[in-house]
Amino acid sequence: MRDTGRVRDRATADIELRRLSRTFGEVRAVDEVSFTVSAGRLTGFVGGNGAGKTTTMRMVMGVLSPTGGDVLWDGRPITAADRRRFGYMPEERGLYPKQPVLDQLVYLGRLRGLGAASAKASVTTHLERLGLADRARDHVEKLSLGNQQRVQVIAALMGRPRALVLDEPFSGLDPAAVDDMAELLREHTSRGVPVLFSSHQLDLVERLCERLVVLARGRVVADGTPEDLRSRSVTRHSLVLSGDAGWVRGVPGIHAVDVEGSRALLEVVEHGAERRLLEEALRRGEVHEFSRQRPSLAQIYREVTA
Ligand SMILES: Nc1ncnc2c1ncn2[C@@H]1O[C@H](COP(=O)(O)OP(=O)(O)OP(=O)(O)O)[C@@H](O)[C@H]1O
Repeated sequence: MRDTGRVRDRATADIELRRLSRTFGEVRAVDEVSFTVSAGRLTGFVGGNGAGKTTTMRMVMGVLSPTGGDVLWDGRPITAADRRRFGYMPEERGLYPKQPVLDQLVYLGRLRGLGAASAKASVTTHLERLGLADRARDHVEKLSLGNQQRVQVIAALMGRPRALVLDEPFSGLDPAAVDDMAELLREHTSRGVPVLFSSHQLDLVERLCERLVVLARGRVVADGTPEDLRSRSVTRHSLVLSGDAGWVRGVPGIHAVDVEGSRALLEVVEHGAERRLLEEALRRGEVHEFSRQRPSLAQIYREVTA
């Protein structure tokens, strides 16, 4: 089949990480990390600087060997041949600055097993879809960083990969490019490809991902759908009164996260405390609002990585 950039053939298998570990001297960069990147799912890999995301992805791709644990593909130990069918966007971007975009991508496509005509067709379509058609003949170094990033992403997506492992693919992209990229990735997941991508942009991960793995200090501290993680999180309430809300700080079982004038953001840490709070509020004056807040992913992230 011609690779036109639109993805049609089905490919379904999971990538499984089992107690994957890597130490550098005394540093346990990745410490018994286990999770599954399921077929057809976009899995966001989140964690602060130095949490171990890049090291984990390198081990999945075989660029770095683990000090312990295994990576499975389709239920069996992954091989170099399996990995050759994966699309990988490494942290260290490897484009040649002095080569035209088109030539470089066609070359990379051919290394991935595409014929000359298919490689050119695939590159042309991808360039069009990511708004770079008119830059095909430019040297990579003439492109802005965001556009170089798009080229790098195309390099990972060509050749109908069986799986995608992308280290910070969205960094430096403008909102339109983020949407174009997200649509491309969804085409791959819709044909069953497992996609793992790391990101520091929590709003983006929340918007795009069905599944989220949070790493802190080399360990998985949360793994599930954004809704799963939300349901485990402390519920916050917003309270708006007619008078000053400072008194809420003294209510037993209530943690005042933020109080400003007549408004307060609260956590109920003891069951039933909200009743006490409301009774006291009504005794003191009017209650304009008392509502549950949907926790943001940023809040959940802070809780699980604390
Ligand atoms: N080649 C190496 N030699 C020594 N230490 C390393 C090496 N690679 C990574 N580390 C250490 O392993 C830990 C995890 O680093 P890693 O790059 O995997 O984190 P990360 O989550 O990708 O961070 P970032 O978001 O900043 O890219 C860090 O403490 C880092 O200094």
